[in-house]
Amino acid sequence: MSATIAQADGLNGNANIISPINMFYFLLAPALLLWFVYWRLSRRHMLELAERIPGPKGLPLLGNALDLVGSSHSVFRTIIEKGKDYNEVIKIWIGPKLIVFLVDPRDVELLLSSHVFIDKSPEYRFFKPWLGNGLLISTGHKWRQHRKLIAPTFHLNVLKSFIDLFNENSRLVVEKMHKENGKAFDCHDYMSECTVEILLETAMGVSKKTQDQSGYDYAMAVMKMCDILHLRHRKMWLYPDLFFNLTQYAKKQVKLLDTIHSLTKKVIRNKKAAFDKGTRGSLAITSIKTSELEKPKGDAGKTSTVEGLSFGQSANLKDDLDVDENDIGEKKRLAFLDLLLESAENGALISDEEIKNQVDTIMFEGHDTTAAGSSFFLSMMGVHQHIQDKVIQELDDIFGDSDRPATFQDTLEMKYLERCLMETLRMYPPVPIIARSLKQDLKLASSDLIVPAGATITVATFKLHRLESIYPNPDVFDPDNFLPEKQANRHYYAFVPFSAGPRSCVGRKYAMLKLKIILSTILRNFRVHSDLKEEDFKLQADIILKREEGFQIRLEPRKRKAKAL
Ligand code: HEM
Repeated sequence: MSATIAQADGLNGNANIISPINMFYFLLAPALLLWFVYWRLSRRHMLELAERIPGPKGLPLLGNALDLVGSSHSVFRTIIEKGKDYNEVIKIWIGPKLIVFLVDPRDVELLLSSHVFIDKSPEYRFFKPWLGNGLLISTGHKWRQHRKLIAPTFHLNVLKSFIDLFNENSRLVVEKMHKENGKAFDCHDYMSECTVEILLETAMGVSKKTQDQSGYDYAMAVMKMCDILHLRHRKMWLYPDLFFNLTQYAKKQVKLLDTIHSLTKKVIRNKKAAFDKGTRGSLAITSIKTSELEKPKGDAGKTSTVEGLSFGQSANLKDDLDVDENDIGEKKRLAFLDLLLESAENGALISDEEIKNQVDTIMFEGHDTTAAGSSFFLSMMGVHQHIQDKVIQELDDIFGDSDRPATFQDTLEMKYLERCLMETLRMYPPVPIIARSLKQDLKLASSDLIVPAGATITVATFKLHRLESIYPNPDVFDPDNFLPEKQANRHYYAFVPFSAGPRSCVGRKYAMLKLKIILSTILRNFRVHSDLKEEDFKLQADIILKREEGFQIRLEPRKRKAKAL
């Protein structure tokens, strides 16, 4: 009898013993089936709500994943094309992952102004080996605690103390650019280098005088790390660490991070030693003209809402950077790192590792964004000569033929240049998408739709900034979109290049001030030309919006007119 069973079961020898491997396979199938049923049931709520959200059709299982295959520019074009039919909210599926794009300013306000929906989407984990738990990716109590500590270090009075450095580095970049006289070249390389140099000084207090080879290596490593992160976002097969770690990029990343972290650690060590010896902030900026710390004319000295400088967002939007100007005390002369170390010495709850994470975060966030923004601005000047004429006229009215450095007051008078900068950030927002992970359902303001918990929810800044219902002729570069009366009549959340609300960009004021000084210095010395028209630009959006062909411009040294009397 038992022999019969053994034969029937295909087993040799003892008929009642099933080998562990067979048992494993025997149980695996129902276990997988159970897991799949549970997984489907647990997602039922999500699937039901997602079903009602409009979006382009996808394939079974893959969803819209194939739209993300191809060159960076073709992916960008496909997404923009497919999004054309949707003006409020769009859904796509990347395999099992639901991504919802918000486009209506009312919904954008709901998300960005919230203190609940502050968790970053899982894709931000690629930054983790570099930035640890820095401000960009941290969440919850830690983020709140550190944001409170960091926001005041970007106070306007601190920023004014950086103006000499901004000027010095702007003059240097102009000197370097002279060698490109008349030739077409990619201005992003120059903007990138200049931005990292300025950050090394203002964020870490590492001045050119004290900088050795490690400063240069650091700057190069930051730029190359950004390239690897961009690449990883673009190539879906590099998403899992398992595959990424097998590539040459992973090996490169280890080396680059070693260079980056070694310098951050070294600088922190030196500065701490200086603190212990009582020479606080010894590597920090020392050349500050007290005139730069004066309040601009017309400022009653009560708040930092300086008349005439928008700082990159709608006039009535306020965040934690808009605080009392007087509430900064003695801190104004120190670099960002010195201020953090000082806070730690004074009992703030931040460890050395966390300080390193925050400095690395500032170096990343402050670099690529500003380099892209300034490169798009120069491209726009090259394409729109009649607009450039007006900017140049404004600069000549302010500076005449003088070579003097720009003051804070000058930046307040660069009203047309500022409008051009805002229009550049509208049409070419360096951060074209802001993504959050949704931990609870979000009922939209623009419709009855509900975005389910578990989705990645994003603000599609690029699309929002080009809505015809908000910006007539949205694809035309028109700085008058930022005339005060036009801004006053628009939804505040219709322009969010720096995000907005509690997780807005802490570097927003820093970026606007620095950009005005660098760009005005370039246009005081050169006229910019572009051989390509705007419609020839091949846009690519990895993490940062860029031009695939590079930011090709030509420069012509220009004669300045004497200041009008
Ligand atoms: C044109 C230049 C810039 C643009 C367009 C820009 C844009 C943005 C945007 C859209 C965010 C939100 C990102 C998100 O939620 O995923 C952000 C966050 C941030 N930015 Fe900027 N940024 C610029 C320059 C800077 C600079 C110069 C610094 C520092 C020196 C900086 C530091 C940061 C930090 C630390 C965060 C994270 C804030 C938080 O989560 O609390 N940014 N930026």
